[in-house]
Amino acid sequence: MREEKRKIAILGSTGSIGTQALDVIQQHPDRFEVFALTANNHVQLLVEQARQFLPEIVVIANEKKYTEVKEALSDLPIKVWAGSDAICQMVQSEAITIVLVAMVGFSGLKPTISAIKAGKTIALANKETLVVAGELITSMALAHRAPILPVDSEHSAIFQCLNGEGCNRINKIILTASGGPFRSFSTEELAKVTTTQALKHPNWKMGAKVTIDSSTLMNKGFEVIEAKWLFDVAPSDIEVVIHPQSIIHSMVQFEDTSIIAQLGQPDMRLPIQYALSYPERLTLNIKPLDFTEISSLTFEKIDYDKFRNLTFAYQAIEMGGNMPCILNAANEVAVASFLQESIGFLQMSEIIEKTMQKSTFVKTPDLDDYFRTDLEARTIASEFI
Ligand SMILES: NC(=O)C1=CN([C@@H]2O[C@H](COP(=O)(O)OP(=O)(O)OC[C@H]3O[C@@H](n4cnc5c(N)ncnc54)[C@H](OP(=O)(O)O)[C@@H]3O)[C@@H](O)[C@H]2O)C=CC1
Ligand SMILES: CC(=O)[C@@H](O)[C@H](O)COP(=O)(O)O
Ligand SMILES: [Mn+2]
Repeated sequence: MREEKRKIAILGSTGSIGTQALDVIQQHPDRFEVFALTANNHVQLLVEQARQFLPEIVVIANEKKYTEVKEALSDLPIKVWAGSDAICQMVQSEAITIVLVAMVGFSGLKPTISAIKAGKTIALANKETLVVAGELITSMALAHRAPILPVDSEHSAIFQCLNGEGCNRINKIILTASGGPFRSFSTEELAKVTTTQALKHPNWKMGAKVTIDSSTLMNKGFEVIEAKWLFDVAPSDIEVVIHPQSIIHSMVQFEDTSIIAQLGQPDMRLPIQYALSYPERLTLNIKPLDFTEISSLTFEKIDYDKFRNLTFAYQAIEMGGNMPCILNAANEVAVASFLQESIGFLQMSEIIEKTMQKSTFVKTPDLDDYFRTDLEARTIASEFI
């Protein structure tokens, strides 16, 4: 018997992941329906999406925009809520099958916890949630039987490589990195790069924050931490390799040295759809890879001296406790400042390094500690701007 349509709540529907998720849902109206949409500021797009997909609930996080959204949807039977607490309340709705967390940054933490407490299946794009509180999130997910399905392309790849491998032991995870737009730049050249240059990712079209993270390789550092928590692998068994074409999305090497890789076009609709349809695979209108058209798949070593953020991420996860939360908060402040052109490219790493040194270390943080840490680290990081 065909299962009922999956009802999806998209947190961050106006963003890069959110809009691509709606494209996937639109391609499979017999399999998915939108239960809820949320955004922070983009009222016009949120309203357009609501008119097209007719969700039960729309939540605008920025409460100042509530009246605008409410009035724009007043002719439709859609509930309009406002505020971040309303997102946390909405994700617990009985009818929801999957909560796609596609908000950016620390803002994803609270609603993810709320959805986990309600035992929802989580399709997780928001990697910062696992960076900040991976131990807490994964243990809560286990306790509440809330599966976490990766949306991040590398983690979706690893998930697919591990499918059907049961308890087979692995030697290592090989996490591929495009290297970003500056992979062949010298440190002197990096000092002069502009925000506009950093926002031009060679292979992926993504939101501003993750695009900057890719250019500094902090994105890869976050992905090492994310992989540790999702797949229970020691960071020392996660190897990052530059693969400029972003065709191999990641690989797993097993103890017999055999390597399984997942390949595909650099198009996020594929991992988004896999998380939403799992364990089934559905059709998708993406041009399949043609190996005769790919001139080469190449690999390079990471230059850790040039891209210091990746080293900081390994250090943070090695120290554990609240250090990855400090790393994330400092990075959010640094990236926002770089986007505003208040600081240069290399200053981002300096701010993160100093904030990690100056913030209060907590070995076994609870949820309140993470909120305290986030606030303290942001304050400290801001002093270095
Ligand atoms: N884009 C990609 O291809 C990939 C993204 N990811 C991860 O997925 C997440 C989303 O990325 P991406 O889609 O690029 O980001 P975008 O910046 O494009 O979108 C972010 C979304 O979150 C909403 N939002 C932002 N801040 C808040 C807040 N404080 N409260 C509520 N909602 C908020 C935005 O609303 P509004 O539009 O109104 O501001 C928007 O809908 C990130 O964690 C990223 O690292 C992972 C792999 C690939
Ligand atoms: C699409 C996706 O998953 C991004 O996180 C991607 O990984 C960015 O590419 P790089 O960080 O490898 O440049
Ligand atoms: Mn990724």
